[in-house]
Amino acid sequence: MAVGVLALQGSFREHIACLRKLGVEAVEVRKAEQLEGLAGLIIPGGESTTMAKLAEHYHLFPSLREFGASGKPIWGTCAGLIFLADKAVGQKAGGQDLLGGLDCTVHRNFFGCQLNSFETQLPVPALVSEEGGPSSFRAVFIRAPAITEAGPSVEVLAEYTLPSNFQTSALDQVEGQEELQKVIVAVRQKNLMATAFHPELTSDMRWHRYFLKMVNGGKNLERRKESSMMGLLQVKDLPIFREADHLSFDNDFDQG
Ligand SMILES: NC(=O)CC[C@H](N)C(=O)O
Repeated sequence: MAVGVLALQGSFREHIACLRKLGVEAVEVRKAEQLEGLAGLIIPGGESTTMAKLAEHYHLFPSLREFGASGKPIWGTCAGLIFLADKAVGQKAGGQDLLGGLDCTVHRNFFGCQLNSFETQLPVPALVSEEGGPSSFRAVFIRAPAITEAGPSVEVLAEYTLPSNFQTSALDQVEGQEELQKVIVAVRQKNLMATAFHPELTSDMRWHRYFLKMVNGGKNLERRKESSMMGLLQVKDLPIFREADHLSFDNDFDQG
């Protein structure tokens, strides 16, 4: 079973490293013909306007749409989430082409600019019910989007509660902004899955396992011992930002 990662721009190497760590054949996808024979596809984070321009340049949109329409699983992280949304707001002048398919509205830079990037312990009950493990996931949000509206066929997998002092110019574009207390940051709709944060930058592999289960027809992958070679490339939890009470962070590193 081979899984592709769209490798035009952004954090595709990190996703490839995660897949290989889980013993899965991972393929960098830059051309339409490289989609052939793949069982699933990850669209990584990066910068969605640039990624869309490159996808346009390499005539990838028709084949990517066909891949999704055939029912094969696609997981978009961050910029990849924007790619999969039916509607995006906060786009650059001239807009950008979207793959679409996810019945939701995403705000491209909901949390603000690069400096407003953050990490948080995100409660992930839906993930825990499938994959077990700790009740929260260390989620890295980098100039992240958020889903502000989702249709009835979209399953919400995780939500982020906005801090009471939360401010962003993005709120001006959100209907009902006064009442907005939380935003959706992980979803699934049939064969499409999306996360607003970057699970490929932390050592907790549960989102990758969840996606691989979708690719594998709902069955858990055989639990192989995670490749020791990948220890060399293993991405540790990145302490981009930690609250003062998390300063003894050595404890929650994956010791494996
Ligand atoms: N980390 C990310 O992928 C950021 C996405 C970015 N907000 C965009 O518009 O593409």
